Amino acid sequence: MIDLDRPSNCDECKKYSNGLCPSGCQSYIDNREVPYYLLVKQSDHAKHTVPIGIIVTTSGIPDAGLGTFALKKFKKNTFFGPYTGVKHRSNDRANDSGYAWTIEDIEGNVYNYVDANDPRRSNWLRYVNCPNKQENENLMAVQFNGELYYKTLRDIEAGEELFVYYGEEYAKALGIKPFEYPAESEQDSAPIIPPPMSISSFSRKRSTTSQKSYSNKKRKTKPTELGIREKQQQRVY
Ligand SMILES: C[S@@+](CC[C@H](N)C(=O)[O-])C[C@H]1O[C@@H](n2cnc3c(N)ncnc32)[C@H](O)[C@@H]1O
Repeated sequence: MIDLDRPSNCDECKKYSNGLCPSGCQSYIDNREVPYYLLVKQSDHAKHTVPIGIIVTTSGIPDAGLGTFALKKFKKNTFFGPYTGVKHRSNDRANDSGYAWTIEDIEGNVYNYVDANDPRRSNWLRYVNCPNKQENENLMAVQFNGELYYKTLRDIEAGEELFVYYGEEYAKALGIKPFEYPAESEQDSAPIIPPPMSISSFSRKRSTTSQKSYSNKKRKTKPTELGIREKQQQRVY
């Protein structure tokens, strides 16, 4: 379960709380638990963790492999996760993965990677693709208590593919023009409360590329919600 013991302010109503917004602006959808030993094919573990209302199937992006789609409406500010995988400190391994996010401390220093390369040891969030266009972005990676979650940036309708921006360098490697985000306004960047959590960044690697490290800090972050600071997207190849 999500650990909501870090106080922060809701980005919608600005109410201060120790977890999900007390006014109900935010909601959380847990991963489905799958007893590993029950699976006929253990390599399918990640696919079996898909929660109700989501399906993993062929992406709408040609040649992108699998993707994730909403089977029902999900409201803005819904949190999915956590993103599971093997945690390690090896930049090289993360570089090789294609499925690793960085976990960072409050200073923005990477102290861990959560690497979903192995579907037997990860979950459905590994199948979320990167949008080709900014207008298709509907999820954002955020870190809370050292774990990674995906937050809906707007209402997502049934039938829509879920997309999370992988960050500038990963996007470039995929042939996607890097997205641009407005600078934080003074109001947005005003400290509502002391930062309760570390920031983290997604680090992923595209398996088809040669080993190369990308570090993208361009995405402007907003202050906290849920005790979560939005991740500066970063993936490592
Ligand atoms: C984290 S995986 C996403 C799940 C992947 N589609 C799968 O089937 O396992 C990232 C990989 O998906 C593919 N991918 C994701 N977004 C893409 C995009 N916009 N265009 C092309 N390929 C994409 C690339 O191969 C990328 O390295």
